[in-house]
Amino acid sequence: MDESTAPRTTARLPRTAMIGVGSMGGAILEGLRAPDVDIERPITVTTKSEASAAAFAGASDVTALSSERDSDANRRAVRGAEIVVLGVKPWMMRDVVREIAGDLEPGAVVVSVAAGVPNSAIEAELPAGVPVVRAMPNTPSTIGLGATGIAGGALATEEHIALVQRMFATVGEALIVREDQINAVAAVSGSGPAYLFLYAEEMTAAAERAGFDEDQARTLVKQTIVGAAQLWAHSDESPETLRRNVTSPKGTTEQAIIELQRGGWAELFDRALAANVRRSEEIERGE
Ligand SMILES: NC(=O)C1=CN([C@@H]2O[C@H](COP(=O)(O)OP(=O)(O)OC[C@H]3O[C@@H](n4cnc5c(N)ncnc54)[C@H](O)[C@@H]3O)[C@@H](O)[C@H]2O)C=CC1
Ligand SMILES: O=C(O)[C@@H]1CCC=N1
Repeated sequence: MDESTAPRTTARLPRTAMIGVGSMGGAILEGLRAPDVDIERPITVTTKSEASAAAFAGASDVTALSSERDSDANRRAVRGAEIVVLGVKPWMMRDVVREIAGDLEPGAVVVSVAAGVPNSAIEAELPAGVPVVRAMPNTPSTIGLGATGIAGGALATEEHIALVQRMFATVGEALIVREDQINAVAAVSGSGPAYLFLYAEEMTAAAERAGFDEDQARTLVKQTIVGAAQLWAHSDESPETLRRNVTSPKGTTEQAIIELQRGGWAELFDRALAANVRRSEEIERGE
């Protein structure tokens, strides 16, 4: 953990509203619902469909309102909340911000997780003085193992940023970055789980082609990925050292690594990350 990451904290997080709890908002919500997270409960969330809101029926820690059923759901949800997390698609963000602008609690901090939506675009839709913070999380937040980059807007004080960092630190690692780094955070860790799952898909398919049935292939690949990730998590060694530990000189791994490196991973990753950042920039331009 470097200096820009916050330690897990015991201070209670204030009343929070979440507008949009799909893949990402839902992952953050699940992380925040963990029994060891000290947050004002219930957390108020809004969903578009009534069916999604109904999934929270009977939960004492979450109040869910559906915008389909109640056109005032988002406005009602943010009343009284000190943190308002916006988890809708980038192209819906401005409309949602306009919708809730008049109902925000004085002093509330607005947090957007949207790719390609600058703090300034959100600030422009809000009454003067409302602080905005961007966060770029990832889906492992659902099990408290997220990685989030956080950047404050023009009106966000150190305290606002620290509060948001504290919230995301309860669901994983939370780093403060410059806003001009958020697109790169999205490219590395925001989208990163998808790259690893693609690896899992391809490795499983290759294992099946090598003669294993589906179950065997999945077990071998999943346990290898989870085991290797845990080994790294529990080790002070670099990935390079951990790789070398597997790679006996003149052994079998060495041959596979040579083949893999022929694929030009350095350039491939540069291209993938650049394409990701480019897409954030396109979203920013409304494309
Ligand atoms: N999926 C991911 O891994 C990550 C997503 N993000 C960002 O998170 C945001 C959401 O993305 P996903 O969760 O993937 O999309 P999603 O489509 O799964 O979730 C969006 C949610 O917003 C809800 N919604 C739509 N209109 C609404 C309204 N008017 N009021 C209340 N709720 C409404 C939908 O019902 C849906 O559940 C995007 O801006 C994306 O850039 C950021 C980092 C990672
Ligand atoms: O694919 C997307 O646009 C979002 C942003 C980062 C991860 N998922």
